[in-house]
Amino acid sequence: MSSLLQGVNLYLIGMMGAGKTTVGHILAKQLGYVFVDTDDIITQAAKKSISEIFATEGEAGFRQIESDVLGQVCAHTKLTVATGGGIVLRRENWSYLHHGLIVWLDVPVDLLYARLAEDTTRPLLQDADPQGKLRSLLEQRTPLYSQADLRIPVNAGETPEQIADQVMQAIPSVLKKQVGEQGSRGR
Ligand SMILES: Nc1ncnc2c1ncn2[C@@H]1O[C@H](COP(=O)(O)OP(=O)(O)OP(=O)(O)O)[C@@H](O)[C@H]1O
Ligand SMILES: O=C(O)C1=C[C@@H](O)[C@@H](O)[C@H](O)C1
Ligand SMILES: [Mg+2]
Repeated sequence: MSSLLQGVNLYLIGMMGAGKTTVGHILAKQLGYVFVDTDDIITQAAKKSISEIFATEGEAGFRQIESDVLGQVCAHTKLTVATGGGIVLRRENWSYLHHGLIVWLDVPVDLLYARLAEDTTRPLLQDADPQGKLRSLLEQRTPLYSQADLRIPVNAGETPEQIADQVMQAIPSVLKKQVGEQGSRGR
């Protein structure tokens, strides 16, 4: 299976709590890839938590660091990359993401909320109505997430292993499509 993507990076996108980090670790193992998480690279480099970066540099400051990190990450191969939930917001990030295969873990709001209800590490959810906030963020971002090469709908009760299997099974269909598109562009 490690030759499936021939070294091309796999980028996982989706809302906070979608399972990008959890599923990403499993996929990295199955692909024989190294796992990286842009949120972790940011916090390690800044020596601050994401909440602290938002507090001191604002969301715009965080987004700039996030783009810089993604730009550095995409220079490498054989990576499975769990991205931050808002990576899709900046146009320049898409030019980096499109170096690889982009997979959207599409998780309904009620399931995201159930997973994140006790979590205080996501600054955008420190809101009087976190479930409403999740809903409006997902609504705003759905057209952006939809630009992924592959959408994996996630339902309650599916384990991270089952979701990783769905991604692995769906990858060949996207690769075929991309080869087909190149062929038709060449004609
Ligand atoms: N399929 C699953 N079933 C049950 N719980 C899950 C599943 N996938 C992830 N989780 C749990 O949901 C929470 C969020 O998962 P995870 O941190 O992987 O999401 P994320 O997409 O990386 O979020 P963020 O963008 O905020 O980093 C974790 O507590 C994780 O254990
Ligand atoms: O959805 C978002 O905008 C975010 C998601 C997290 O992964 C972090 O990148 C940060 O909390 C912002
Ligand atoms: Mg994560």
